[in-house]
Amino acid sequence: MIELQNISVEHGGIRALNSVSVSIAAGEITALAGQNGSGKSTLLGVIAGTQEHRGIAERRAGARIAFVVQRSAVPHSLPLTVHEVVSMGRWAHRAPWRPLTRTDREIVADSVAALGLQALERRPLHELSGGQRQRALVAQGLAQRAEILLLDEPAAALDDEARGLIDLAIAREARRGAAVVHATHDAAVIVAADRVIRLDAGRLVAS
Ligand SMILES: Nc1ncnc2c1ncn2[C@@H]1O[C@H](COP(=O)(O)OP(=O)(O)OP(=O)(O)O)[C@@H](O)[C@H]1O
Repeated sequence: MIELQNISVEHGGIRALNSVSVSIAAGEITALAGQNGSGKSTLLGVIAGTQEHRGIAERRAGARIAFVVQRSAVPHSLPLTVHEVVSMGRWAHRAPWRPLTRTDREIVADSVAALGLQALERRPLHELSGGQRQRALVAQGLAQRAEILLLDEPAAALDDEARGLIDLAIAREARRGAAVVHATHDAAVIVAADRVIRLDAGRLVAS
């Protein structure tokens, strides 16, 4: 699904990625591991197409990407409800200004339920706790039903129940055929993954 060859990235003189080559399969959970600053977020950005880089990054033609960023990357004060945030996940499937179809609404409801957010669905994001907001962002990622699902430490600071819901939802995405790339520090998630990519100071150490 994803093919990276000799990817290098510099952030203002700092080598964040150093000649990383890796291929990532559909239908699998790939854990992206490594210490703080090892280059995980940068690699997700390269795959998502938002990070300038040297080298070749290719993905299967037509594959859509859903990118669940860390909640710190999203303004807390967005005047949107949980329902609206998750519904935004369907926008890529709609022509401009078309209302959501019944299927879209079912997928939104399914994604809200997958993260246990039913009771919070009509609440504005800025009234939620950090962990609840993070769950809403993951639900938005699920609602996209993308071929590639990228997650940047989605379970950081979440309670055990929410972590469990995320793990189940991600496993379901992989069974559906998506290539899931999950940046995480959680040893249990790394052990359970189909594949582990480990970065150390921008270099690939195992894959
Ligand atoms: N916008 C930026 N400007 C300058 N340097 C950056 C920028 N973003 C990242 N870096 C540097 O690039 C390196 C890789 O950072 P990256 O965020 O990819 O690491 P990470 O593995 O995701 O870390 P964490 O586990 O803390 O999320 C680090 O040395 C970091 O300081």
